Amino acid sequence: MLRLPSFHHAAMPQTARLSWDIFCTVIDNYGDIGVAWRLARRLAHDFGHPVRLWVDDLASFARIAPLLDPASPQQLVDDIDIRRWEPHDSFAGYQPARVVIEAFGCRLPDAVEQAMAGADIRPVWINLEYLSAEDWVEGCHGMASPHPRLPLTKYFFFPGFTNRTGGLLCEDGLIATRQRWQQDKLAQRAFWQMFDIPEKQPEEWRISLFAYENPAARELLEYWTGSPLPVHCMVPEGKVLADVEAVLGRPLQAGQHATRGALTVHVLPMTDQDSYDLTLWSCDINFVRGEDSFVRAQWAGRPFIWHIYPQDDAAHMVKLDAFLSHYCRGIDAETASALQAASHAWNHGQGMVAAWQQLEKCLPQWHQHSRNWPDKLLEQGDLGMRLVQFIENQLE
Ligand SMILES: Cc1cn([C@H]2C[C@H](O)[C@@H](COP(=O)(O)OP(=O)(O)O[C@H]3O[C@@H](C)[C@H](O)[C@@H](O)[C@H]3O)O2)c(=O)[nH]c1=O
Repeated sequence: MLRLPSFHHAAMPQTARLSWDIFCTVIDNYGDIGVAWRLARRLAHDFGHPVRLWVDDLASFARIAPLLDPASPQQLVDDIDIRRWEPHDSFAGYQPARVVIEAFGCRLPDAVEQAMAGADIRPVWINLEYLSAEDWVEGCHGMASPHPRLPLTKYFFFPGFTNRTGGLLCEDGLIATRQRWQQDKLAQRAFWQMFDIPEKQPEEWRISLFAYENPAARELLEYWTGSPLPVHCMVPEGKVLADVEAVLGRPLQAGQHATRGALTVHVLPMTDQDSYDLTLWSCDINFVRGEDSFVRAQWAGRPFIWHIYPQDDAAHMVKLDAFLSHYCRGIDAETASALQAASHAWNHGQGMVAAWQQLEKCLPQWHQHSRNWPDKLLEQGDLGMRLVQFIENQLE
């Protein structure tokens, strides 16, 4: 595991007025804990608020937070009080924080709900929902749901892409730090050296690939073996690796690389979130997945393709199109249609080569749009800011 010093905590902590309990269950993958951990750090570092994070699977959590000891039931990491949440915890003596967040509808233990209802000052109770760009989100964001039995109200807080949603998480000063990093060739070289990877050459494509299993990845990697420019593909160890190995013709593990034709694949170890950001910032194009890496690719200001978390009945394709219709506003028609075709091919698992060839022709426009996009999203503040404002409105 690698860890670089965290260097984008730009704001001074403010007087701690709110305290937070965040409850998170790890369903599969790293997205739920990835978002919960990021929210905890945003509230603690940029707002100076005390945060307790209750997590049921510390082993998965430790993959993205290497300083964490999975065997310890209570520990302070990065100024966050992390508690192991056992299914049968009695929560005897539990005193709720001023705000209690259940991440992604994870059900709170009955004892916690009882303690919230019985507290002298009842906490504000938030269900932080999954990210979607669909229109209905605006109507549901902020909705209140009274508890069927206890004197408690739960509020639904929806991340999103418009001013009438909860926005997207972004630390204070992140965009400026990223811009400085992208100008700093020495820092980038040192970063790649940590993985024994040569610095990026001007006449090279450097592409990160974080995805679920995907036959379209095989098509694209195969195509890149015949690319006129060398392609260096950075693959964090994980689900897509089997597709990568099939193209390279050999098993690969973290720290190894393999070349076929113009394509060189480097398999990266899982790093902490800050180092993964640096990977995104240092590549020309990023393939990302799920929820959190998808958001971070947007802050990277570089072109990206999203592998959305697959759902039954292709519900995810509706979400993909909802996002694309937001994202493609302000792009010329040719780039928009190439981006839509490539996103569909990637998520359907086929037709990627033809789609990619179209998209390659639009690279300058795609780049330009990626640079401008974060400003639009952050005009009304990020999710952390909107959440704190929302809570303060409930307290008035
Ligand atoms: C590759 C890499 C990722 N990460 C982090 C970034 C993110 O916080 C996290 C990955 O989360 P995501 O990008 O969201 O992809 P994911 O596929 O892991 O998570 C998904 O999990 C499902 C259960 C959810 O329903 C999905 O919505 C989605 O969140 O891992 C690192 O910290 N280091 C790394 O090296």
